[in-house]
Amino acid sequence: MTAHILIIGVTGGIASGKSTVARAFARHDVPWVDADDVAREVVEPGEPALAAIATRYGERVLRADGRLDRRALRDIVFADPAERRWLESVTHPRIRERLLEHLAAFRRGPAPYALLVSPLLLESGQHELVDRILVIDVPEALQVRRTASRDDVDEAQARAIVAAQMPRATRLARADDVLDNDGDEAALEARVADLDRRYRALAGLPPAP
Ligand SMILES: CC(C)(COP(=O)(O)OP(=O)(O)OC[C@H]1O[C@@H](n2cnc3c(N)ncnc32)[C@H](O)[C@@H]1O)[C@@H](O)C(=O)NCCC(=O)NCCS
Ligand SMILES: Nc1ncnc2c1ncn2[C@@H]1O[C@H](COP(=O)(O)OP(=O)(O)OP(=O)(O)O)[C@@H](O)[C@H]1O
Repeated sequence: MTAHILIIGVTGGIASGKSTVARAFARHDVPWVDADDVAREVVEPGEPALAAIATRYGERVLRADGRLDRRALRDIVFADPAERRWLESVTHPRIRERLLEHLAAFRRGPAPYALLVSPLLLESGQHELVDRILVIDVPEALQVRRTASRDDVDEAQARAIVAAQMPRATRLARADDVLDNDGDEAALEARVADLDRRYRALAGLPPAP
């Protein structure tokens, strides 16, 4: 019999703070898998998805060492929704397969709950794999500012990426829980501690000391 474990899907737009939130949960010993990390694995050299991408776009998306030139591919797919959908059709089935493997490993482990962190949890059907949805919410202007200051992305491309994702209000309407991340990191930590207590209670365990 597979043990029951609560799986929390953590989502939010680009630079909303998902990875920062996941690291805060990890300090409460909560295991997590990040779909962005898995998305990188499925385009490693030797993977069929990388071969398909190279066949479609040619040398311009490969670096001299044969690895994917992520920036070149980013410029293509966020300028053209049809190309983005093609890329998703190649990568998402493989990402989902590997996420399922991670969730199975969490079920074999001791934790009362675990996180599946994904920017496209709701857009890509990954929400079917989780029990609850936690949305990390920030105003759009802050999202664009954090994206442009963190990544090698200008403000126009940051806006294009936000536009390729679910509108904020639609995402919020699907949430079971919302973490407002418009404060500082100490505020984020306090909200994560509250949610950790709630999720442990929901998983049927006493709160951690
Ligand atoms: C286009 C790629 C090569 C750009 O790589 P890059 O290193 O610049 O960005 P990175 O992968 O770190 O993604 C940064 C953020 O962009 C946003 N994003 C990525 N892919 C998508 C997409 N298909 N639709 C909307 N937003 C996306 C997410 O918020 C993500 O957190 C890469 O994002 C990719 O392969 N995307 C397709 C796979 C995918 O959908 N990944 C999302 C997780 S399921
Ligand atoms: N509460 C906060 N106060 C200040 N900066 C923050 C806060 N939360 C996140 N940040 C910063 O905002 C940026 C985006 O955060 P993070 O990388 O956690 O977002 P993300 O949702 O995982 O992004 P993506 O999915 O796009 O990779 C980072 O530079 C992070 O340090």
